[in-house]
Amino acid sequence: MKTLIRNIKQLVQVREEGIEKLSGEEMATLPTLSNAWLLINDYKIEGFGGMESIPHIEADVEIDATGKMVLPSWVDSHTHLVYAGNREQEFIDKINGLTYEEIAAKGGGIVNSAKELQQTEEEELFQQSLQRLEQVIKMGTGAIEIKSGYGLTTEAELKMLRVARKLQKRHPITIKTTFLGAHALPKEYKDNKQGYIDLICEEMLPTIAEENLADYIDIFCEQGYFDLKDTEQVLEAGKKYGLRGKIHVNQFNSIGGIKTGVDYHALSVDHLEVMKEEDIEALKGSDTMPVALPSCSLFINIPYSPARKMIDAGLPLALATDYNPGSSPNGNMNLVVSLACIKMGMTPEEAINAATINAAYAMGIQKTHGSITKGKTANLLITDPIPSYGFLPYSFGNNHIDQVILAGRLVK
Ligand SMILES: N=CN[C@@H](CCC(=O)O)C(=O)O
Ligand SMILES: [Zn+2]
Repeated sequence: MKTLIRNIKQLVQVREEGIEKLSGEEMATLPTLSNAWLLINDYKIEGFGGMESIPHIEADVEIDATGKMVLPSWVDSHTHLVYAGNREQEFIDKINGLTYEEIAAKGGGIVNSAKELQQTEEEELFQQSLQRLEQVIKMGTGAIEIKSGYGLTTEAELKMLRVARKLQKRHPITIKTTFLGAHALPKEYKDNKQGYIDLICEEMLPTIAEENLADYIDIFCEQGYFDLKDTEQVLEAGKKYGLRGKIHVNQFNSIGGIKTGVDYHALSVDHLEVMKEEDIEALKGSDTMPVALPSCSLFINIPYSPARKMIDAGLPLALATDYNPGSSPNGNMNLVVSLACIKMGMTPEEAINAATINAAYAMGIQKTHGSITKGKTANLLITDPIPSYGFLPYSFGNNHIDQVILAGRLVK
């Protein structure tokens, strides 16, 4: 099937083949084509160009994008979209003055979500997660990473990952899954952290690998959760099964996890609200993508990642939602792009690059997603009529996504 989009006011993020990520000053440029057409053949971008030289094309579907922008879909490289229930009560506790760490210390937080998820039937978990997935698709997300980590038992971790894989069968959005058994220490292992790490490495991982349930492996490397030694063990174990790391690190403290991630060629290091000079140094010249999660900073009132400092030091940067019930109950990439501009001093060009091509790198799909490039998967968003792409982050909190194309099909 061929789909032709005509009269595009601006085709945004137009790239030659072979661009896999953008670092430092490169992030300031966002190539566009004005008054353009774009042709989709089956699930791929077949071609594009200026309307003045549009060839004769017989298309099955034609879309008129007069006044509208066409962008590659948002890529959300860090989410916990599969979860059960919510943590509204903790939201109130927070308003009443408790910090995220205090809530966790009194039995709330991750283990609270784990308790609920363990008691939720797989079909019910699927339905709750499907609803969230459909909501983010409508907001322009075309690829999403989904973590486990609210199971904390072998059975419940497998349940989460099975649900994430099942979601892929339901919608043409691209999904990658990450095993995050080391998200928090279950109560039963309170005095036996090594016992839980052993369970992760010797029981959970082999089964997950055998059933091909995960693409990546994650750990929450943070004071009060898992330390550097635990991180090394988990990344080492993941390596045996061909799973690269995507780790939670530097959310509250800088304890050296970024260097460990880089040493293990982690695909990404995520959160990065607290960054020391040596963390920035460790990332220079590495193949690890730093990922910032501004909605988490907004929701739990913690510092935003020092994006300016990182980009000015020549680093690449990606953006993601961290969609989860505790620290970011929101999967809106449009809001993330706005927050990056408003709170992190990123320009619209930098923020859009961070939410598309660099985010695709952080998911390991940069060869097929994240830019308007011939041969890439036709995952696209079409905006309302808006004056410029900069209007997207400027008009924060408003929805300007009019239509959505996934794998070449109009789904919204
Ligand atoms: N920080 C660790 N994990 C999640 C939050 C988990 C939760 O509070 O439920 C995050 O990325 O923010
Ligand atoms: Zn997270």
